[in-house]
Amino acid sequence: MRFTKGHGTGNDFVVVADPDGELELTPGLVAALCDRRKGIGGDGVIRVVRSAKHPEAAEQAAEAEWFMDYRNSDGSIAEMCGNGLRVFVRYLLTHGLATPGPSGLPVATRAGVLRTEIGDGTIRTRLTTPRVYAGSTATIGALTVPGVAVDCGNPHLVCGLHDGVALAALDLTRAPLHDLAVFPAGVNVEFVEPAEPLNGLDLHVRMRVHERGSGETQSCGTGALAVGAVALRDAGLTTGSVAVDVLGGRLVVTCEPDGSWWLEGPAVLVAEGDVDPDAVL
Ligand SMILES: N[C@@H](CCC[C@H](N)C(=O)O)C(=O)O
Repeated sequence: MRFTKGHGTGNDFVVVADPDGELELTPGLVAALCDRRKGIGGDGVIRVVRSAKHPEAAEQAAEAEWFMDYRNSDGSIAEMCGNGLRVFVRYLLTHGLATPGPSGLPVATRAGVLRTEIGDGTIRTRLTTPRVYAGSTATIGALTVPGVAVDCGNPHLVCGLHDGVALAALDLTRAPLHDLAVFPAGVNVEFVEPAEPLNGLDLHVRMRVHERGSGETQSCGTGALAVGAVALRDAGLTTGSVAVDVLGGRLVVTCEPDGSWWLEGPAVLVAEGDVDPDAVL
């Protein structure tokens, strides 16, 4: 099986091309590919499939030729991956599988067809409008942090840190406990603290994330979107740009005057090779 390894701000993926939707991508195979000692290693697997050839995307085929089939490293299916979307586009461009049109390159996802624009080194993606909908909490050991639930196509809980609790001190080796009534399908949990002002950007924050199905990762694009939405709301802004620093770099979330939400960041392909599925399983 041919694979490509790529990342966006350290959120890393094993990319597998399956244009005709013939690959049996079982949860076991995904977990084995993502295993950092016995497999290739990654926070998730991205399968590149023609929309017309995937039962979940056939209706999107007229709008977007390619479907991003995203899986977390534990083998579970996720609706969306913001960093993965940029890596997906980088893969299509590098392998000559798509050419951007005047309005960019549309990609089919489980969260709908999403627009992407290619810049110099970075890729800008128009994501689902984040919906801030409920208060909730996350608990790490004896620490319970209030937060707010945000739907970005996938579920998020954004927790602002106060009372002298430092972001760097959090132990995210295990999943923070969350309210199952609010998040019956699990949740990605972001912890946030303010950062020093930056020229040209309205707000600047730092975040760490524990991802559903993958554990703590260096970055989460939809998590940054959720964090940006809450930061703008809390600042009383309806439009603007938020720099979100993650362990693996910086993402920029923007809400434009027309109400569209954008995420910009790097997307890098670092290696290609062949893997024997029987050997990793
Ligand atoms: N890292 C991704 C999100 C991947 C899916 C997530 N773990 C979930 O289960 O919802 C991103 O960059 O958005």
